[in-house]
Parts: sequence; structure tokens; C-alpha cells
Amino acid sequence: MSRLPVNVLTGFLGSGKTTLLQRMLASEDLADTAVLVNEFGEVGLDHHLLRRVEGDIVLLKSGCVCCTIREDLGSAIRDLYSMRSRGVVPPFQRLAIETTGLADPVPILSTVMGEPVIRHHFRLGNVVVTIDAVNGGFHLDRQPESVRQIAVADRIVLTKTDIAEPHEVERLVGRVRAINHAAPIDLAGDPNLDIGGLLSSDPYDVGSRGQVVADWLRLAGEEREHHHDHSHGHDRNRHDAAIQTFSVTLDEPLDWTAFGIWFSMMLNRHGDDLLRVKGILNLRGGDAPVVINGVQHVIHPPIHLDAWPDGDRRSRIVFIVRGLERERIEASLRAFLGLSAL
Ligand SMILES: Nc1nc2c(ncn2[C@@H]2O[C@H](COP(=O)(O)OP(=O)(O)OP(=O)(O)O)[C@@H](O)[C@H]2O)c(=O)[nH]1
Repeated sequence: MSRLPVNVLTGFLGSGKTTLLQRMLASEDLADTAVLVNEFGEVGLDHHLLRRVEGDIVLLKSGCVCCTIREDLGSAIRDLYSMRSRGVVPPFQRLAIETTGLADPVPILSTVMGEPVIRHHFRLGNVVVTIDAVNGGFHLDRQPESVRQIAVADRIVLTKTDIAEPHEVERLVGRVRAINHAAPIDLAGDPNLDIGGLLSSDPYDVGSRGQVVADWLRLAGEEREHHHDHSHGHDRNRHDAAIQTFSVTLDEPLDWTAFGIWFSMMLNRHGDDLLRVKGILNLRGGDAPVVINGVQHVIHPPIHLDAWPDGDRRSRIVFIVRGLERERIEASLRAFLGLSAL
């Protein structure tokens, strides 16, 4: 019973994991939570948005934790535990892992449950999945990871029901229920949602969970043998090979209006293949940065931060795309902003 719970927060790209985690970390119940963030992108941004005491948020290096950097997950957890024992980080009582939106959560669960050293100190807590009520159906159609994320979850949180059509939400809930019959489904926007309880009330029998994960591992292994070619040395991650990530860094402060027009045109035209765009922008005339978020065709309202998270004042924009060329996107952005071509 003294083992520390590890919660995995999963959910497809842009489905609201960081937003939910931020709310969780603000909850009293979860005050002593250490966080591991894994991002699929050359530049990590999420940790800047999770305002926490330095030291207990660890950013795993870029790559997807379910495949290329799986070893790193194990060592990051062991390192955190060792820092806790030495008093280098506060004596956290829980560990939350935010996966990339493309992660198959099964290998992550198996690292937590299967690695002897980790298993000695930690146990698996609730797995929480966020599902985007606007794009969730599209993701289920196109991305097998999205199905797996839902299937292994103990708690399901539907996000963005505030901006989705009610009939679409109802249809999505039906699809989600067909994948996962058991997990309670909550709405992120429900004012009565017990946000801390999503992680802390964890009534599941660890023994039976082991069986569920074992079944998933078997299925995942079988499917991978059919679909994944492990010899793709050039591919940093073994998801859909057409999915790529890159980032654009701009030194000059940007014109917000021009950026906004470019951003809407881009998502309008290429939204099906622009899985995720997020960025931190240095705007002309502004002291503090603005965070932008795009998910497929949807542009979310910008978030104004109070201050720059670190000394780097450049604009950094991360793209996760399917089959779109980096050079063309960057050239069009630079042209629109009146910046010199690369
Ligand atoms: N309207 C609305 N917007 C939301 C909700 N939840 C998240 N968002 C917005 O959706 C965008 C993406 O949210 P994130 O929390 O960054 O999503 P994520 O899953 O962490 O994204 P990745 O780490 O890139 O996979 C942000 O602009 C959020 O403000 C919600 O319930 N309603």
C-alpha cells in the first residue's frame, strides 16, 4: 500500500491533456504530485504551461515515450525516485505522466507495471484519457492510437463539449462506449467534476488490472508485428510514417494580425493534415508571450502568459503534420509575416 501511484494521462493530440493536468495540479488532493511530460516535437512547450515548483516537472526528451524513448521513461522514473529519496525534489506522493498525443499507452503501462525497480516503489493508478468532442470521431477513424488510449482508460474525460454540436457529442459517446464499457465518462466543463478524484479515487483492483494490461500487451504485440516495420531507422517514432513533427523558430517579434490570418488560412486549407500546431509567440509591442493552439481545423483562443517562462524570447511553433512539407509551411509563414526567406 505504500507504493506511490503513477497516473497516466493520455488522449489524442490537442485533446486537452495539459489543460486538464493544469487543473489537476491546482487541486488540493493532488498537491504532492510530480509530473513527467513527454512531447512529440522538437521543442517542448507544455512544461512552460504547467506552472509548478521547479524540479518536480521533468520533460522527457523529444520522441514518443511508447516507442523510441521508452527506456528513458524507465530511467526518468527511477531518477525522480532517487531525487526524492535524497531530498533533491519534494517528497511527492504521486507521479503523473502526460504522454504525447500519439502514444500507444500500453508500453507505458507495462514499463510502470513490469520494471522491477519501478514496481518496487510505484503502482499503477488511474489511467485518464481526454477525448476532444470536436475532433474525437475524426481521430477514431484515422488513428488507431486513439482507440487504444480510450480502451485502456479508467476514467474518460470529454473535453470541448462547450464548442461541439450536441448530436456529435452524443454520437461520440456511443462510439467511446463501444470501445470502453466500464470507465466513467465525465465532461471537462462540468462544474461539479471532482478534478482531483480523477486521479486520487482509484478503486480498481490492481490484480485484475494486471490481466487487462496483459491482454492489451498481447494484442498490441500482435498488431505491431503486422503493421510496424522496426527497420525504419530514419523514422524517429514508429507511428504512421507520414506523421512528422518540426518546429519553426523566429527571432523577430511578429505581427499578430498577420499571424492570425495566416494561421486561419492554414488550418482552413490543411486542417485534415495539420494534426496539431502549438506555439509560444513573441508579438510586436507585447511584453509577455502568447500561446497559440490549433487542432486540425479548430483554432483555440490564444492564451496570454504573464511573463516569459525563461530567457528565450524567440517565437517557437511546433507542427505535427501528416505529409505536409516543412519548407513550404515555413516559407509561407515567413512570406506572410514579411520576414526574409531562409
Ligand atoms: N473550448 C475548450 N477548449 C479546450 C478544452 N480543453 C482544452 N481546450 C483547448 O484545446 C487546446 C489544446 O489543449 P491542450 O491542453 O494543450 O491539449 P493537449 O492534449 O495537451 O495537446 P498535445 O500535448 O499537443 O497533445 C488549448 O487551446 C486548450 O485551451 C475544453 O474543454 N473546451
